[in-house]
Amino acid sequence: MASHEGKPIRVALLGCGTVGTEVVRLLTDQAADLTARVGAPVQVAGIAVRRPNKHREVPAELLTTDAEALVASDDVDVIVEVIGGIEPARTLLLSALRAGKSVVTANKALLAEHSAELFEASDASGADLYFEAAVAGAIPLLRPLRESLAGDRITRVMGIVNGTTNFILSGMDSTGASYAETLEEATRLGYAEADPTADVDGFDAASKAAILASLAFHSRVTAADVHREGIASVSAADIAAAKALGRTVKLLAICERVPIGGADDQTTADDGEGISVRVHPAMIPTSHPLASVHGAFNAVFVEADAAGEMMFYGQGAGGAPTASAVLGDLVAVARNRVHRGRGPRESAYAALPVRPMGQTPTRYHISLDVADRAGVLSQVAAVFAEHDVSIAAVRQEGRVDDASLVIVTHAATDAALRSTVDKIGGLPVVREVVSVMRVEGEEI
Ligand SMILES: NC(=O)c1ccc[n+]([C@@H]2O[C@H](COP(=O)([O-])OP(=O)(O)OC[C@H]3O[C@@H](n4cnc5c(N)ncnc54)[C@H](O)[C@@H]3O)[C@@H](O)[C@H]2O)c1
Ligand SMILES: N[C@@H](CCO)C(=O)O
Ligand code: NA
Repeated sequence: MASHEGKPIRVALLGCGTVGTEVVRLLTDQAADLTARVGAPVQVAGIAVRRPNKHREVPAELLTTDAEALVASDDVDVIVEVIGGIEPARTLLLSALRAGKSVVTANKALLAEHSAELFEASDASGADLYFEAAVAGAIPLLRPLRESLAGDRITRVMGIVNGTTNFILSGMDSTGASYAETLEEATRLGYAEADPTADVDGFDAASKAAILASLAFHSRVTAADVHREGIASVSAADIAAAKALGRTVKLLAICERVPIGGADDQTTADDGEGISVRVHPAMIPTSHPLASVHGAFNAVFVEADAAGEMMFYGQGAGGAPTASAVLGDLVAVARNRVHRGRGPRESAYAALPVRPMGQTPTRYHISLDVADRAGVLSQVAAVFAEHDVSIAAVRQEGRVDDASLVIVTHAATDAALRSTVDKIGGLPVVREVVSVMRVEGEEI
């Protein structure tokens, strides 16, 4: 790679939507500071867009609809990709990396599916691949995992990594606003993905969980490996049930080391260790730090052997916060070009297996509508015992002709908990299974 001392770093921007517009604004507003920090001017060589006639606050002469030609241009050193989705982003970034051009991307969907081939291309040419904006927006999280904590052993990463769903859950919890209203507002504010089902159904959080698990555990984890449940099934009854117990509902991404073994465990690994990577709604105590993370804010806990517990908190979505992370990466790759450095490569040597959700230990909160007569509790308790699931707490509220029964379990495998709930739902004394939610963030 040629040294760039003093020579401008020429940037091709792919996509000029919510994030891209803010990237251009920051590059323009902070041009002098960026030059000083990088050691060379950072200039926009061109901006690939789909609709060139759309009104934008960017110089019209930089716009092109030919992203491929822009990427291939000899006048370009660095590619910033903020188009989103798999294609054409994948093909464009692969050809950029193969040609030795550094890449900065905010595209978690692409990284969670194709990071292996992107890293391969980056290794072949020695070009940098940075993606801080892809997870938890503005929050510096991937750099700490890839660099600052590279000497430690991370055991768990857990947090709120989707701003749109957190915004919706916060609205439902505090003002009782409807699901549809809050989703519309999140889209208007630029938090939601182009297709908001990616947020609501947990795909966006699952992509981020795959990226976090890959970095934290030095293993290749793709979105398909992640157990995923979105918030579409979270009802007002779930939120009320949580409130009644001093808890709140959050969509969590959880990546943790788990032991592998046991008679029914099909997964094998030489060192008896695997990982669990999951995204699902969960009840957490209102006293838990994650409970006070509202709106489009994200927060992620990281636990490591030597460092202990750390929490990363900040704006996880929105044009300007995301552009901040993109610019940070752009400065890093530009510095590397100027000073002939290289950022971290893929680290997947540990190759830990991902354990199926059914074998993952978790805890359930179950709320039942039951007939208020003698013996109901013992019938329900017998089903728990049958599945080897132990009960941590029971709360019963009688009414005239029926009653509500709330049960919080100790940890058991997700499969055992699921079959317990199925069997209980079939008992004649149970009128309705009102709410089933996993419980996180407390030890019992
Ligand atoms: N908005 C956020 O809060 C946020 C936060 C973190 C990461 N991201 C990620 O950043 C990326 C961009 O998100 P966004 O919110 O800016 O999306 P957006 O939909 O606002 O912008 C994407 C732009 O790319 C354009 N585009 C599509 N195909 C193109 C092509 N072939 N060539 C050129 N342009 C093309 C679209 O017309 C659109 O203007 C996505 O990967 C997203 O997941 C977004
Ligand atoms: N749609 C994403 C954008 C940030 O990655 C979210 O709501 O968190
Ligand atoms: Na980030």
